[in-house]
Amino acid sequence: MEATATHLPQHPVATSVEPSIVNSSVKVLAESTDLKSVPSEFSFVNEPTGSNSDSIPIIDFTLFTSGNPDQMSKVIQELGKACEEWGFFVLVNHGIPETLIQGIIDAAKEFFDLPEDEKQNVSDPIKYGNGSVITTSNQKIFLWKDLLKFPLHPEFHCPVKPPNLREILFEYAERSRSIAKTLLQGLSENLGLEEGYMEEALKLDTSFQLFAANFYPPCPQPDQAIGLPPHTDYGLLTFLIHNGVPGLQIEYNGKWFNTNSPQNAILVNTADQLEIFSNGKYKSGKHRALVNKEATRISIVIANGPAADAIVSPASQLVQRDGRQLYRPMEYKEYMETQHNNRLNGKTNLELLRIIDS
Ligand SMILES: O=C(O)CCC(=O)C(=O)O
Ligand SMILES: [Fe+2]
Repeated sequence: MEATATHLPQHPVATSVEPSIVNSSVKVLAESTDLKSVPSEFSFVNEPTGSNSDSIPIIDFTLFTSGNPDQMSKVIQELGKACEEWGFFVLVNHGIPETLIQGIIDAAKEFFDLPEDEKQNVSDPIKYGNGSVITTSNQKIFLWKDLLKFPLHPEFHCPVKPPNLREILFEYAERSRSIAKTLLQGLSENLGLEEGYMEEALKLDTSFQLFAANFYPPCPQPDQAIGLPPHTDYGLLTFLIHNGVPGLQIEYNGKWFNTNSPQNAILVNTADQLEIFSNGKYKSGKHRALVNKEATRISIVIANGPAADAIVSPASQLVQRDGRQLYRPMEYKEYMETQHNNRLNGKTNLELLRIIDS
């Protein structure tokens, strides 16, 4: 038996995506009626229990647009606190129609239901396949999911099938960027930064936005495989919607919590570039995705980042105020590219960039 402690945090969008192993998607593997146990390539022993909490922050997006200064300053404070303490919040009343959210989830399901050869046919930079992670003992573990991912901004990409995906995804991507922009403006104010500083430093006009759809089929032994091991995301704010099947857990004070979100909410987590930019004030929320025996889970992730060529460092004003700089700068593109390799050194990029007092 392997200890879960040997497995390192890993970002899904940094997860290598490769053509299927044994000529099979996890979906096809899971559909085989004689599958009673998890094949050894997927073996990831884990303790899937999590607690429920009433205190997971909920942010009402209408308060940003109410025009009422008191409500606005209250919600900005709540948002800042959520990012400082949990690195995670549930965004409600965000204005994206439920039909659009449901449409994206249905279209993603349609994609995963296509014949294997059609899915394999997507062309770069669209990637489809199995996700894998590498352990500190340099062992490759396959994740219990199929994965589709591609960039949405500054260049929009989309698979040809299903044909309705392009239009709804374009709209969802735009609306997500606009919501992310409002939230980031709120956080910039909460940090006490000059207006416009964050937009310019992170080059938000050409922000890099990435789409990932995760398809987690039922698993015969949910404690012997993992959808996604504990990790933090790269980027600024990750948005997640799902098909209603539970599986996402967040870590808070060293404990795992289930995320039970109201229908149509967006689950948002603070990601690495925001922790760096805020000089450690906001915490990149650690989370994991579990699998279950009964139902397929689909999650749709939008990673809202800085521009790929932005060199992300702690905001100078914060460094001056705090009297110390907690992270070294790194170009966002390099951060994304090296996230995967660095795991072999036993550290995440965020840890490698952290400046430790000597
Ligand atoms: O599917 C989930 O709930 C988690 C996905 C995730 O963490 C990610 O894609 O970064
Ligand atoms: Fe994630």
